[in-house]
Amino acid sequence: MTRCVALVVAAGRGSRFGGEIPKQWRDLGGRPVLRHSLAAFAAHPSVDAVRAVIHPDDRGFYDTAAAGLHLGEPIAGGPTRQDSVRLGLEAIAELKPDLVLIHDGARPFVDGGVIGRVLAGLKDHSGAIPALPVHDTLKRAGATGLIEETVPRAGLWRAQTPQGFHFPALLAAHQAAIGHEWTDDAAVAEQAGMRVVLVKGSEDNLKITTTEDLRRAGARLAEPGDIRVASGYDVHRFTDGDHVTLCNLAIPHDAGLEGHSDADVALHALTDALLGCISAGDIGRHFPPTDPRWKGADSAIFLAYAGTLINGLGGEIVHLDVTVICERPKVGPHRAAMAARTAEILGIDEHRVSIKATTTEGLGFTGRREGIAAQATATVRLPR
Ligand SMILES: Nc1ccn([C@@H]2O[C@H](COP(=O)(O)OP(=O)(O)OP(=O)(O)O)[C@@H](O)[C@H]2O)c(=O)n1
Ligand SMILES: C[C@](O)(CO)[C@H](O)COP(=O)(O)O
Repeated sequence: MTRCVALVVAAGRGSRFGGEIPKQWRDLGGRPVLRHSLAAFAAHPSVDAVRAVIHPDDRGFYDTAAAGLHLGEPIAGGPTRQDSVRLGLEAIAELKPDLVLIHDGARPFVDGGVIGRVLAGLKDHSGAIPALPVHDTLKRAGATGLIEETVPRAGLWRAQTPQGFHFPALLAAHQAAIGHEWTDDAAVAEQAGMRVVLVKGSEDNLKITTTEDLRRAGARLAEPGDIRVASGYDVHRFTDGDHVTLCNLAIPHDAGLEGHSDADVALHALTDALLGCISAGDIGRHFPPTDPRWKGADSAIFLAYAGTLINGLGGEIVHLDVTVICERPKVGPHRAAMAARTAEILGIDEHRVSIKATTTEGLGFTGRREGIAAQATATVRLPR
């Protein structure tokens, strides 16, 4: 299987932005700029790992920006963007990626569409970058502002990130480029003779370079949102035990539920519904049942993680609804506590969580009391 790692570079000092705190740590819609960029990659179903490159002085900022995303240790960057990327590539070599996506931490509005187009471009090329055509007339002028020439714009494109490459070739190209200065990774790849294709970028995928860019980004977040609705479904079979775990509460019963984690069927369905709202695959992709770390795990971790991804994208959970399907135990007496605990895990208001239960009138596997099923619907508002 192809392994793809996203490398998000955020070690710059933001000299054109100015101020005490580098731009990637500034607030954008209630969370640091970098948080938005990291969350977009953490949520993408084709990205297997995300690593950030930061300035060693910024560790405190990073810990806030990356909280709950389960990323690895950040990598220390260098004096230029090119140095930071090379150091990042050398550090992630141990992950043995086939593909790498290099992204500016200062581009918070990268979305799954752009990431997907870059990855599609890598099927037939050793590099792919998102870009937009230049529409304005281009002038070259000296320091006095006097025009020296009009530059033909035909065939000119504005390069964005993430820039995607076959990993071994890009690592070699970056190591060969030491001593030269290029402003993007496609330029480094071009020098090494790699074939790099342009794919469609996005006007939203702006880079925050100046304070005016941050103001525009904030205004975009304030626009009416993009409402997403998705469902989740899960089943666990009964096994020996004296309780089942539903919405993180131990409910006494004459059997337990079998599973790799704590088998919390309700939270698993809710987690999948939330991941569905951001097209982030399913719970098994983020927390594989083959991974011993999740053996017996508290499923609150999975739900909180899905909430963190939505939060990182600037999104808001509007409503959650789950139906637990079983003959026994009786869920009704626990509904209010289950809603309260679910809301608490996600940090949302209790009135945004609805817990329901039904039997199947003795029919099917739930009717035969072989297990419990749960189906959930989530409604999420994302910024446009
Ligand atoms: N030594 C550097 C310089 C830049 N970057 C990162 O590369 C991206 C694009 O660079 P740019 O917008 O130029 O950021 P800065 O270098 O911080 O800004 P400036 O050039 O204004 O100082 C940013 O996410 C930035 O943090 C980096 O990781 N290491
Ligand atoms: C990588 C980049 O964002 C593509 O547009 C750009 O080249 C970074 O350049 P900057 O001069 O560091 O802003």
